[in-house]
Amino acid sequence: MHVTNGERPLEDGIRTDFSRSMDYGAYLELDAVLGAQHPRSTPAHHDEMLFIIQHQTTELWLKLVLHELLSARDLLDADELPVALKRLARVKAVLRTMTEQWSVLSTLTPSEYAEFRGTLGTSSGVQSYQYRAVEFLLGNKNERMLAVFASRPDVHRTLSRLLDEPTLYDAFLRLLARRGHAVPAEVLDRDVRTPWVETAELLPVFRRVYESTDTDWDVYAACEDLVDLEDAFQVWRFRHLRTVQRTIGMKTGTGGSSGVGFLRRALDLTFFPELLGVRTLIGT
Ligand code: HEM
Ligand SMILES: N[C@@H](CC(=O)c1ccccc1NC=O)C(=O)O
Repeated sequence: MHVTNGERPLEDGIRTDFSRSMDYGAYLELDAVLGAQHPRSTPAHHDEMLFIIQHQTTELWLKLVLHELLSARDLLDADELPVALKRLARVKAVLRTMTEQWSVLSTLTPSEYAEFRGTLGTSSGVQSYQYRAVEFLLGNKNERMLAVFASRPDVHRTLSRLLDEPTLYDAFLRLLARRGHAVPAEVLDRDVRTPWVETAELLPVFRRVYESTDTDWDVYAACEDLVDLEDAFQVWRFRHLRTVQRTIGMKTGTGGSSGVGFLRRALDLTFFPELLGVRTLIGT
């Protein structure tokens, strides 16, 4: 059928009666999602809507990242490496999208932000429990971060439980051991509640993986996927830092930290240090 008078005719088959069946908004619970943006500035500051939506969309993506990472870890435990890698591929794509999203927030000038920053009170991204869960799952365990959630017992319990569980890297190293790689016993028995500590004894293990790709290709591919993941995460952290720097300069944060200095120190952290360390040894 042709488009006539500039209007696309509705096809006869297009449903219009949803009195007895589910429609788009009902399936997606859009009334709840789209009813959750409430700027607090009075009179409402035009740019506060951007600030809220930027955070909410990031939290939605973090929900998916967590869903995929938990599944990837469990798949590693079940020796389903190819499916686990499929999960990680999706996480990488989401992280890239989250990173590009900073360019939207970069349209917020320091003057605009200063006009409604006061309405944020003591709230801060440091209180993002989904972000903390992702950090824990990737190995940046830090029991002291739980203190921030003392007034949210449900969140505190969930994060404390996650702190007790093995990380994605723990699960990967256990899989390597089951496949006959010489992962040291101290690594397999480590206290998973503590942050990962760089372990030089793992370097020869990874060196073998990187130098004999013909025997264990999927393990080699998994190592590179973990490095990609770490890269993608660091780039997100870096864009956050730069956005904060251009928006509030050296002001202290609403969460009580030094601000830029606190965020910069996160860039020194690495989830999988041996996967970076092994690169120095390749071909030597
Ligand atoms: C104008 C925009 C933003 C500014 C000025 C800003 C500023 C800050 C500052 C100063 C901190 C340090 C903690 C504190 O004392 O408050 C922080 C932490 C954090 N922010 Fe933002 N932020 C912005 C946007 C965002 C967005 C869009 C997200 C996405 C959810 C986010 C997530 C986080 C997270 C997860 C932390 C904790 C980081 C860590 O523990 O290493 N921030 N932010
Ligand atoms: N920490 C920020 C405030 C902030 O960014 C924020 C406040 C409320 C909800 C989310 C936030 N985003 C990230 O920290 C600041 O010091 O301006």
